[in-house]
Amino acid sequence: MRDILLGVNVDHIATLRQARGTSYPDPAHAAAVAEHAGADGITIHLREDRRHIQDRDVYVMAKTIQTRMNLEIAVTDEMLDIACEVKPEYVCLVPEKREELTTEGGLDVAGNLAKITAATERLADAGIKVSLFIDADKKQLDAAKETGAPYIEIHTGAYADAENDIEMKAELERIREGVQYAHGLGLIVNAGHGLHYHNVKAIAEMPEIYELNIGHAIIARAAIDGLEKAVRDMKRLMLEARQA
Ligand SMILES: CC(=O)[C@@H](O)[C@H](O)COP(=O)(O)O
Ligand SMILES: NCC(=O)COP(=O)(O)O
Repeated sequence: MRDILLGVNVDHIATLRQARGTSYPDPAHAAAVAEHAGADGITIHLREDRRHIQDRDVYVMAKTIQTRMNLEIAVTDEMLDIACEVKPEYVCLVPEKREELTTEGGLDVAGNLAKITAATERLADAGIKVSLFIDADKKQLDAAKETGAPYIEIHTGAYADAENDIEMKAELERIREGVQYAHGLGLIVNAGHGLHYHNVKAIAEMPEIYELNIGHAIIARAAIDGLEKAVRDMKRLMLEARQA
């Protein structure tokens, strides 16, 4: 069975920097450390409100990342223009609400099919691999396939935020069914949001999953153990789950 890949999201290195408006810590530096520790890719979310990752970070990391950049953006002309100028290897289209604390639901691809298909085609024409951040919902999975995007990222937030074991097991089953269904459609299936050291294995063991994008939990652990160890520990848990 093939190994599962880890995309490390360094947004919250930038959150620490923005808290004081200093020049440190630099997410570009964190990305280099994460790659040295075994990250297979670096994910950054350039939000419209620039609460953490700044435009400067995107342009700098486009030059410094040695693995590959997965740039998360909302489906707006401003963000699509930046993506087509920077040309990261991957763009993941995500929903955004300015008032949200973090990404809440998945993209409503079914309800915005023409708009998301047009954005997907524009990015693909720029040589970018497109992923759609969606819930494990068959209507959304079918719509994602229809857009022509080769990748999806299943939103694991409801699983991560489950309030009890019954709810967690139900969310896990919903994700498992969605992952299998999407794989059956020929989509390359990633997953992410809210994954941490105690809930990642149940997701990582799903053989159809290509990559997990994990940020907040790794950066939080890095504050205690250091980033290199935080990344290595997460990668080890994922590989143990896949080889079990
Ligand atoms: C799309 C996603 O799940 C992550 O990129 C998440 O958005 C991290 O950024 P925030 O913590 O700012 O939501
Ligand atoms: N798309 C998920 C991601 O990049 C990281 O999300 P999180 O681990 O910070 O919740």
